Amino acid sequence: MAIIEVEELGKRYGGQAVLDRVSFSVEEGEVFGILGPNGAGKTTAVECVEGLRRADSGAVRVLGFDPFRQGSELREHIGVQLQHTQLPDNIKVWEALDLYASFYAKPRDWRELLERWGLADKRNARFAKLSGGQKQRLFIALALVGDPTVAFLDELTTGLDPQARRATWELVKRVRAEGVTVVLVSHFMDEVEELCDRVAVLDEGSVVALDSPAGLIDGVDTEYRMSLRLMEGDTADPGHLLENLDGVASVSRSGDLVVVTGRGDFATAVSARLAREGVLVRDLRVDKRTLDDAFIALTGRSLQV
Ligand SMILES: Nc1ncnc2c1ncn2[C@@H]1O[C@H](COP(=O)(O)OP(=O)(O)OP(=O)(O)O)[C@@H](O)[C@H]1O
Repeated sequence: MAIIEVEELGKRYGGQAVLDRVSFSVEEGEVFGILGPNGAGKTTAVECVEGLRRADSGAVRVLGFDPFRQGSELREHIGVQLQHTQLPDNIKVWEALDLYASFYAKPRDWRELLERWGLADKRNARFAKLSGGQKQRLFIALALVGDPTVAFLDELTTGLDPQARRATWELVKRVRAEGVTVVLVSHFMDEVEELCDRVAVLDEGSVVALDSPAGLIDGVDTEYRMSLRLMEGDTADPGHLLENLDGVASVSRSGDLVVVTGRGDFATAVSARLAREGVLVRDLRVDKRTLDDAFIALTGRSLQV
C-alpha cells in the first residue's frame, strides 16, 4: 500500500523551476531513496512532502493527509531528522529527547530509545561533545521519538568516517526492521545501493529514473569488462573464439591475460563458449556494474566527488 503519493509536483524559485512534475509513491515498510547531486531538488521535494514547503503545483498525500493543509495532524505520524545546526551545542542528550518527546501527543519512552540506540551512557553528555556517529544516533532517536509511521532521513552519513557510516547503515536497517517506512535522501551511491528498496533518481528537478538499485543497474546498457587468464601452454585464440558472441564489444590479449568488454549478459556467453571449446581458464573476474554507472548513463555525469 502506498503511504506517500506525489503527483506532478512543481516548484519554482524566482523564474527558476526547481521541481518539474516530480511523481513517485512510497510503499509501506520500504526504504525509499531520493538520490541526486547537489541542487537537484531533493530537499525541496522532501520538504514539500513533510509539509514544510508549499508546492506551486501538483498533489501530495502522506498517510492520507495533505501535508501543507493538515501539517499539524501529519506531524504526529512522521519523524524528521534534524540537521546539525538545529540543536544547541550545550543541550544534553536526555534534554533533547525529552524536549522532542514533548512535541508529540503519544511519544515513545525516550529512556528506552537511549538504551536501544546505545546512548544510555551519554545521557548527560552535551551535544557538542558527542562523536559524529553518536550525533547521528541521537538524530535517529529524535526522529523516532514520536513513534512515527514514516521517518525522513536527510544526508544521514555526510561527514562520517567509513566505520561510522557503516554503523549508521545498520541503524537504518534496524529502523526498517521495526516496521518504520524510511525516506532516505542521499547523494551517496553505495548508501542507496545498500539500504534502499527503491530509488527515485532526481536530476535538475526531474525524476529521471525510478526502480530498485538492481533494476537501475540492469536497466542501463552500460559496457563493462571481464578478465581471465589462460592456463599455461593453452594455444586457444580468444579473439577468434569470442569476438562474434552476442554483446561482446572487444577482446584483447596480453600474454595469458585476456580482457573482454561488452554489454548485457555477455560474460555468461563468454564462459559458456570457453567451456564448450575446452579452454581452461583461471582468475576469472567480472567487474561489477554500480549505481554510479547507471547514474552516468542516465544523466551523463558521475555523482561521485
Ligand atoms: N528558499 C529558496 N529560495 C531560492 N532558491 C532555493 C531555495 N531553496 C532551494 N533553492 C534552490 O533550489 C535548488 C534545489 O535545492 P535543494 O536544496 O532542494 O537541492 P538538493 O538536491 O537537496 O541539494 P543538496 O544536496 O545540496 O542539499 C538549488 O538550486 C537551490 O539553490
